Amino acid sequence: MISIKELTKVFHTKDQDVTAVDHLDLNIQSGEIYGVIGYSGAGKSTFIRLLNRLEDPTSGSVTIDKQEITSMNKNDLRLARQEIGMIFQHFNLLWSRTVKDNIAFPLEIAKMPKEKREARVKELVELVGLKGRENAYPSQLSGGQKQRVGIARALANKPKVLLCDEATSALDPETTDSILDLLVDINEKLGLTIILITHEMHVIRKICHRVAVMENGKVVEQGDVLDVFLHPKRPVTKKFVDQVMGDPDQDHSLDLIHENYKSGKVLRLHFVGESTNQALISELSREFKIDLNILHGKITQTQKGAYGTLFVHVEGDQDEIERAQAYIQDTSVEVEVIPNVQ
Ligand SMILES: Nc1ncnc2c1ncn2[C@@H]1O[C@H](COP(=O)(O)OP(=O)(O)OP(=O)(O)O)[C@@H](O)[C@H]1O
Repeated sequence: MISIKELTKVFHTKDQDVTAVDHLDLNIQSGEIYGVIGYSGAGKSTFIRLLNRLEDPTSGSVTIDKQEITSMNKNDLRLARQEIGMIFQHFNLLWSRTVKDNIAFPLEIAKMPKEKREARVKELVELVGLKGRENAYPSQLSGGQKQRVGIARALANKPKVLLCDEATSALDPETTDSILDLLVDINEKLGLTIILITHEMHVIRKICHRVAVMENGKVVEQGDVLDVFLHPKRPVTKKFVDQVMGDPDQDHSLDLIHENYKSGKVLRLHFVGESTNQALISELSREFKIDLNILHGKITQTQKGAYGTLFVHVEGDQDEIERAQAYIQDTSVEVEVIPNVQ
């Protein structure tokens, strides 16, 4: 649905030329939540602003729904932008307008008649969970509520694409989660394609289907979120995965496990995606004459299922333990015996 080819943006400053986006290629499918992650200066903001031409590219093309955005004249661009909503880190609300008048603003620009406008605003207020706050001013709202206004305003003209520029970076973790839940809700209800940029892997883990990692203006790695979590290739990607899966206590825990468990076996179970929904642990204890003890672990949820590692201690007959191990091997859970336990 969105095709980005050889997209490049060079800023010419007094002292030097800065290539913020460098021959970037990307294809984004209709209805997906696509995340672009990178550290500060990687070129994310420039990239997202090129998609709706808040920034003009130096070269390359952006095509959304068969329309080439990069070659449009001003008038066509104005119409095309009605199909591309955008939300911002600092909300960009009109402070002298109430919630409902902020949401109505793009409808006024699109010259929607007053009655229709009011009905549409009502719908949007309900969609983003702001009922009862219609007449408040932005200064009377919490950060999360302000972003809800931003989302309602961005959706006013029923866009096909929503661009999110660090939309949760100014919010506390709990509010971030509620806004991310709202974005998933909107994606599912409206089939809206969402592209978001962020420096937080938590955001990618929680709501994205696919992810691209940006460094020095280029996409250095991309794929399904679970695949990238499972097999991060670049050092920069590994660092991002560690942001959510890093387990600083693991080494200490393993030392204690080695000291404390001299009999039986300690297994490391690696869960990826759907498989985690199987009740593996209870199946094992039901099917085999073994005792299972959960020692340490970290499991997290992604849009494509759960992901994580669990250390378990297994006590029982050697044969029975081996049969249980073979049983696990037949599922998609990866199993590894932790050495040094007799
Ligand atoms: N208007 C501009 N003029 C000159 N250089 C710019 C301009 N905008 C961005 N840059 C430079 O382009 C590079 C990429 O910046 P960009 O803001 O796109 O990165 P980012 O990944 O979004 O980082 P951040 O999260 O800090 O905004 C940086 O080196 C930045 O200094």
